[in-house]
Amino acid sequence: MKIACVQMDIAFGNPERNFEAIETYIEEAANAKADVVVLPEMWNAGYALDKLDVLADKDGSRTKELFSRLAGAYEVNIVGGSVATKKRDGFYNTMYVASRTGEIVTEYDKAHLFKLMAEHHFLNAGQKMNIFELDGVTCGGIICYDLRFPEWIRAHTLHGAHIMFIPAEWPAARIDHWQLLLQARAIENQCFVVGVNRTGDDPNNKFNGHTMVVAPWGEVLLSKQTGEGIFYAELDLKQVEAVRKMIPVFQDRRTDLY
Ligand SMILES: NC(=O)CCC(=O)C(=O)O
Repeated sequence: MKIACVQMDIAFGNPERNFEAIETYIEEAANAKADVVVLPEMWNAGYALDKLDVLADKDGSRTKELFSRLAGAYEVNIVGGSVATKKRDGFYNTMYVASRTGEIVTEYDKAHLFKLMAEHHFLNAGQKMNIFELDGVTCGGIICYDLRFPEWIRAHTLHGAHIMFIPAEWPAARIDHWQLLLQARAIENQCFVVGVNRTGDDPNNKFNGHTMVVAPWGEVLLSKQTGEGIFYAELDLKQVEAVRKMIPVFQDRRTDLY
């Protein structure tokens, strides 16, 4: 499975520019024969949280329309990072995923809100997990700060996820945590982890990418890129079962103790 990771610089508070850029990125990744294109967190507006009333995508309709159209036209799966959405009861940080047929196969609201970036003042937290299928592979998707909660990723892998997608706006100041946590989650859950981070600056933070793809044995397939661009990785999905057979962590869990 060929994964295209879109490490973009997000135009702060400017959905028009970001929608245009995303369309170009998806077209480029599809032309490179990617099976899955993965986008970063909150790519429609960045963390312009005090302007959500104007900037958030109402019920995600613009985002869903774009993904359905492009996924269907290019026959490519899109793990749509996340966008700021406005729903009936407030604002959310929402991931949409479109399959190659153009169908929206899942919608997930970020479950753990990040207080250091004031999300709890502006957003509602999601209430459910996020499992979906792409090309017959069971996948999970969580968003940025969710990565710090090992139980959340474990819950997804217990539900069968062989690939965890984790879009982010993770600042450069804590990029060492990002790298270590992604690698640890892949090793402890014996799955592929695809973490796609943004690059560039916003008024409060500097971002330096380090989009990362980690294999179930902990091998880093992609990392260290700091600039804007699409970075590719090939996943050999047979590795998940091979590693789980070699060290049967899922069978050896002591569910009678914890
Ligand atoms: N956007 C986020 O959730 C950022 C999370 C983060 O920076 C962290 O250190 O955790």
